[in-house]
Amino acid sequence: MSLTREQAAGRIMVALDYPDAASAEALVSSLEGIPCYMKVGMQLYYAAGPGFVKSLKERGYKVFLDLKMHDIPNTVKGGANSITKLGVDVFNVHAAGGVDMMKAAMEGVDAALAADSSLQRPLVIAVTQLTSTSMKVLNEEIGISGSVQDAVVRYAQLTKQAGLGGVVASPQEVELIKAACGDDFQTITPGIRPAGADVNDQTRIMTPRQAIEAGTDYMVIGRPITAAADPRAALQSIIEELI
Ligand SMILES: O=c1ccn([C@@H]2O[C@H](COP(=O)(O)O)[C@@H](O)[C@H]2O)c(=O)[nH]1
Repeated sequence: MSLTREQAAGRIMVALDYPDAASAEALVSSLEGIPCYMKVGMQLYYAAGPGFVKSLKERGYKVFLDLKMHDIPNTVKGGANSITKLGVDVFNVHAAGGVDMMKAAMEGVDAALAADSSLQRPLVIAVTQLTSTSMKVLNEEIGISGSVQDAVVRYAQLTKQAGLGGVVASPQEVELIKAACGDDFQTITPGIRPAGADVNDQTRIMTPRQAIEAGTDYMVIGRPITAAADPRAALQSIIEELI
């Protein structure tokens, strides 16, 4: 796999896990000119709201809104409808909500697009098993038997059946997901840790290079960049690892 610097940057989604818009803004400014995705998750969205998402879009960023919706189908349909109106590029639901819930998300998207033809169609993806979940937790706490890989592939197949475009999983599962759901089915993978980096609360990890070689489409990276003394240098070093 050989990527240009720009292609490598475009495969990275920087997780803006910050408590307020000012802190996130400082990180975004420090990365100016690098064409990576920006990922807005619960912490920042609940604090800064849709205005921050719109400001990223106005500045030309591709945005992954990572709110992991998991509710009854009617509520998820409404949520997906509102998110589509924000103009984000990617958003997600939990595959554990089931096929009807995931189909409802797609209905919410379709209704927004039917009402406003200027909107873009977002990529809708589903979370399989969180990358912090180990086999021990899956089996002994959550009570799902079998391997994490089996659970992830099953969720991925349900996600495809519901008509979504891909899943969130660990890079360790990308090859199995692609084998089960096809090469075009997108894999968005957190659990990325450069060699020697703090693992934090992640359990199913790979280095950026290993993830790209495993075939991941996009890698989500937070603390290895945001907690670095020089976030721009940390991101550039990851990009160098990928080219
Ligand atoms: O299974 C999942 C789903 C989402 N995430 C999110 O990705 C980033 C990872 O941040 P790091 O600091 O690189 O660990 C974070 O926003 C999570 O909410 C995930 O880690 N695993």
